Amino acid sequence: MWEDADGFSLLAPDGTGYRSDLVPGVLSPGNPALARAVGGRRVVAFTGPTVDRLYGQALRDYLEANLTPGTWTLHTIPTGEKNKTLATAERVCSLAKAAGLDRHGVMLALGGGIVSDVVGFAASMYSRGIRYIRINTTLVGQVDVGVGVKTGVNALHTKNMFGAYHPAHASLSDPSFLSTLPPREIRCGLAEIVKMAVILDEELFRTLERYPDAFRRDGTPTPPEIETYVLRTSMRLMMEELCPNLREHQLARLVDFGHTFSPVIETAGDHRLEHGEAVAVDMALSACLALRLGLVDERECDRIVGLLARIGLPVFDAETCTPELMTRALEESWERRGRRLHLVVPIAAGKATFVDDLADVPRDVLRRALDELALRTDGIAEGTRP
Ligand SMILES: NC(=O)c1ccc[n+]([C@@H]2O[C@H](COP(=O)([O-])OP(=O)(O)OC[C@H]3O[C@@H](n4cnc5c(N)ncnc54)[C@H](O)[C@@H]3O)[C@@H](O)[C@H]2O)c1
Ligand SMILES: O=C(CO)[C@@H](O)[C@H](O)[C@H](O)[C@H](O)COP(=O)(O)O
Ligand SMILES: [Zn+2]
Repeated sequence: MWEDADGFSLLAPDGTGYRSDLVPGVLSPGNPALARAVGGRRVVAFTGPTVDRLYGQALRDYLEANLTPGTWTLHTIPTGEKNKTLATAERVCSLAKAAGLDRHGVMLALGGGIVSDVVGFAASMYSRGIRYIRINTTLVGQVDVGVGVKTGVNALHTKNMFGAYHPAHASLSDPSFLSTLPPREIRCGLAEIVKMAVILDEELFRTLERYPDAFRRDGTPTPPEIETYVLRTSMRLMMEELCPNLREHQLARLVDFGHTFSPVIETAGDHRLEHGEAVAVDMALSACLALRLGLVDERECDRIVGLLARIGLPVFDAETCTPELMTRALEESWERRGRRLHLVVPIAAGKATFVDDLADVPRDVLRRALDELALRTDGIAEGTRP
């Protein structure tokens, strides 16, 4: 894995290689990055309604200025977690077929993780797999989805039940997209960044403690060089961590911090909480469990839960954080991870470990951790939540 001025390149031990680039002004008609990635191929592009309203015309103008007329089309697909389905992926394939997309053609996803996951998955199965390009417009998309190789849709009441490891032909992130992103979506991206900081990088964690309003245009302004540092550091950390285990043959993954309880928090809560918010609740619960299990001390646990709360992320969700549902989440993760738990818990800000077996999280410990978290949340609600 290596970094240059434009972004990051990865070459995995299995020979898979790809780049994730930071491209300011990616939709300016004179910017060559997207046209270069398209390379004269036929393009079928997809976006969601909100991003279409904000950036659809800019993409149309770009494609018109840079591609041969008649070789591209742009379509709007439904977004939101409830539309991250096989039916939407099939709709993407059907629109591509109607537009005459062949094996050499490329699908283009302009949007956040939802559009990227659905279109990437559609591309992985269309004609047994064609190229796709992601243009990542959310913070989650830029620091997480856009640096990895996972695509997928929800099914069988399970997040990402169907999917494929299918690296994008190009992944382009323009930080200026973040200027229109609502604060709630910025916070979701910060949750995934906190995840990387807690498991791997105390300096990044301290930076977030100092600048919890990073990337937000409605809070205390953060110096642009700090935002660049935060964006690039979390992209780099994620890619470094994924590189040796790109197709997840090893199921104990530090980057799964925040992703053991969160799938049930998302689905059982009927997606009232967004992905990043559910990840935040999961990280807080995992930290409290680590405290109960004697793996982290009170001060470090407080730092982690406190940072999430200062960012404005939820750290508890009364409706779904019940002993029954959280036990179910542990069991489902255990089953998904080859009948090992591999729960990621912090040891300190910047360092994490695994709790590998279901039996290592006794029911009464889980119950006490949930009770403690509920109490902490009361304190936060009274005092420090922004
Ligand atoms: N494949 C992976 O490796 C991976 C990694 C992390 C998350 N995910 C998945 O990604 C999804 C979450 O992605 P997300 O957080 O990007 O959510 P999202 O795609 O739903 O986007 C969030 C919201 O922001 C809007 N939006 C997007 N860009 C905008 C912009 N620039 N300005 C204004 N509004 C904008 C969207 O219309 C949407 O309403 C989840 O399904 C999660 O499971 C996948
Ligand atoms: O949300 C993320 C990463 O932030 C997704 O890539 C992904 O679903 C996570 O890695 C999950 O923890 C593992 O999920 P899965 O592959 O079992 O669905
Ligand atoms: Zn995630």
